[in-house]
Amino acid sequence: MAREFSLQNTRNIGIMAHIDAGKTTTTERILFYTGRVHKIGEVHEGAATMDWMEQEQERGITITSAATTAQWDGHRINIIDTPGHVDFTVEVERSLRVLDGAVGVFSAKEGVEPQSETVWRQADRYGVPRIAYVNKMDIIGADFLNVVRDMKLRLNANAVAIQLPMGAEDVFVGMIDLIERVAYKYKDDLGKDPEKIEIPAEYEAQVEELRAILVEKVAELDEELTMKFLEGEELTIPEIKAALRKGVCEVKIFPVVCGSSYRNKGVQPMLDAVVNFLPSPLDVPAITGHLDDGTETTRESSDTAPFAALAFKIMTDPYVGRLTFFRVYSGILSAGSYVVNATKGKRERVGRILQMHANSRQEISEVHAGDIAAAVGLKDTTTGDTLCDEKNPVILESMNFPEPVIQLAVEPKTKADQDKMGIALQKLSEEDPTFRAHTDEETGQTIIAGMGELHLEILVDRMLREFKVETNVGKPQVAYRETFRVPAKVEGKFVRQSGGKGQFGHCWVEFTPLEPGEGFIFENKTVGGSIPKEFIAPIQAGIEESMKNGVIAGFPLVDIKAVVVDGSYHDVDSSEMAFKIAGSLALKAAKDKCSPCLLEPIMKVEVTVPEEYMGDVMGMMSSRRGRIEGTDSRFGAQIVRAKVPLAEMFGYSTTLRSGTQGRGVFSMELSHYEEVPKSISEEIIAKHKGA
Ligand SMILES: Nc1nc2c(ncn2[C@@H]2O[C@H](COP(=O)(O)OP(=O)(O)OP(=O)(O)O)[C@@H](O)[C@H]2O)c(=O)[nH]1
Repeated sequence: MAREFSLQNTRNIGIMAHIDAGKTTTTERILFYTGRVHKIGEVHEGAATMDWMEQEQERGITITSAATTAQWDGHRINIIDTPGHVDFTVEVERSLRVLDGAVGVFSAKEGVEPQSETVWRQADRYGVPRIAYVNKMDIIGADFLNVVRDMKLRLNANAVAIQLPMGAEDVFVGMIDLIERVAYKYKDDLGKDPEKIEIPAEYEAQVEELRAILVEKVAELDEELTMKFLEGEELTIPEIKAALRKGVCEVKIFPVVCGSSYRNKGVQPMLDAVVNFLPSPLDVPAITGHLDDGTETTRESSDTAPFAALAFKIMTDPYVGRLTFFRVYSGILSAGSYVVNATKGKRERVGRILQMHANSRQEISEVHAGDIAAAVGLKDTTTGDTLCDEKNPVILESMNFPEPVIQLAVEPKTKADQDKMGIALQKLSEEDPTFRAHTDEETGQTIIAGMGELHLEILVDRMLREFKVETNVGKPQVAYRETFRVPAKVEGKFVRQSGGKGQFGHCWVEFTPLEPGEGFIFENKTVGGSIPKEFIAPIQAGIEESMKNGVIAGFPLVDIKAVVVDGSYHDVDSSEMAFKIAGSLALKAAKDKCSPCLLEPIMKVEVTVPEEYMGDVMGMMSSRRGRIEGTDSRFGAQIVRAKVPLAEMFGYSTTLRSGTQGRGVFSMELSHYEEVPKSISEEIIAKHKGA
């Protein structure tokens, strides 16, 4: 089957925004104008097409990325809806990983809000080319050029206006294309195409002024154009467009457009900008990966190269079962064929391939390089895995998932719920790598862990709705960690030599603290066969298993190095199991020698409040063990930036709301882990032991 759209005419884009900037409304309008949806769904009526999960409609926020396909001006645009809440930052990250470009949506009034900054920085990290769409031009206080300025100031972004709005607030009627020098005027709010008119006289001077800035910025992107510009020659429209496109693809410049999605204005010109300036899969660097033997390699974006794709999302669909969303980087995949999951070393059969539209799906027989689709039938594939041609295996560069910071105990209401809960937890954690579930060794409770209160609340809700599991939920608690402070050499010895076959495992292990975030390193430095080779891996397994439950309060132990330096064995009685227990005993013995301590997540918090509440907010922060890092003022509001332990942030939204008459907002994300102060740590240990 031939490609429907060439690689050049393919765009994989994300729509990223701060919560409430209008991402869902904008995506809705895109789907409407690209002909996929015939009735515009309104977010506030709870009928938005992208927000198809029940509780998303109720909450009015977009939780899960849904990939959807649209067509515009002879191009295929695959859109990944990314969530705006920081609790779902992993959704943002995984989407950014598979996209070639993005549209950053900003509110014309609020400009760059704390969370738009977070997503923008994530996109910076992944080198994602972007255009910016300044939405809500119809609301009171809308100021397009102010947002462009804000982007430069707060995001340090080389932002450039390529449009100028005509009017603002309730007299916002359209926009002027600064490159083409043409205006788009909308007759009403009803979703019709705009009329192309000449620039109204009152805008002419400002258009020329802004166009001069644009041309200068574009000229800077290209040596030849710089010369031409300096010699006073006029740059042609095709020259400007080509240089701007190149600059965007190289993440050097960010064109800014405007509109009001809600009032059906500006979406078509924004789609033109997507097609004109955002990269096709051919315009971004080829994806890197490595072969079986570890050699680095790249996969070019082409149908004729061997098949390679990255699974970026697993979803359980009530009708078709397990859906694996994947982005094809190279080659072609046909329905019914076999692929290898190179990450897991497993062969998988691709049953059906589906292309997702906002409210329907289409079965397709094959999917080509540069495209996004969903597969039915993959059993072992999870998020981040590489799927590839059996004869040409490769592991593509994957993504990083943050560790959970918050946890709570869940208890099934009835015996029947108990069995279903196990299945539900397994499925949910397969879908979401930042969601974990485990059983606490000491209390026997089931503990679920995730990225924030809202994250866990939604997962508990999904257990009920999708899996019909009723649970009692404990209070959210901080997911502490444990680590060692000093190095020590300890002994782990397991001997059973009374009656029957004996057991003998014995090792000396040197434990050393590592830097935060370094995880776990294991080495074998035994000499002269003091421990036979086959017993080394079991020692490691024993240590790692015990690390999961820590040594002081049942929290996972992290950032340590374990080196096996010596030990002994018994010709008959030694077994893998005995050495595994010896490893675990060594770790337990380290408790007395390595000075273990508790680590707590410290959050980066930003609170925005009207001036008069500044003092109260600073006070609240200090009483919560917070460190104020700075303050700013923006759009007449004050912003307080602080680092605060997560443990002190529970219930903060309520406190802030009541303390500021509902006028304060805050955002937070993980900054780092830090040692818990002694007095508090003693309390936590005592509480946990007593539980
Ligand atoms: N006046 C006005 N309101 C808008 C516009 N765009 C969106 N809204 C409203 O702003 C609110 C938030 O819009 P959404 O589209 O849900 O925003 P979002 O960024 O997708 O939010 P999340 O899905 O929660 O992350 C809704 O009530 C919209 O109706 C606009 O252009 N003008």
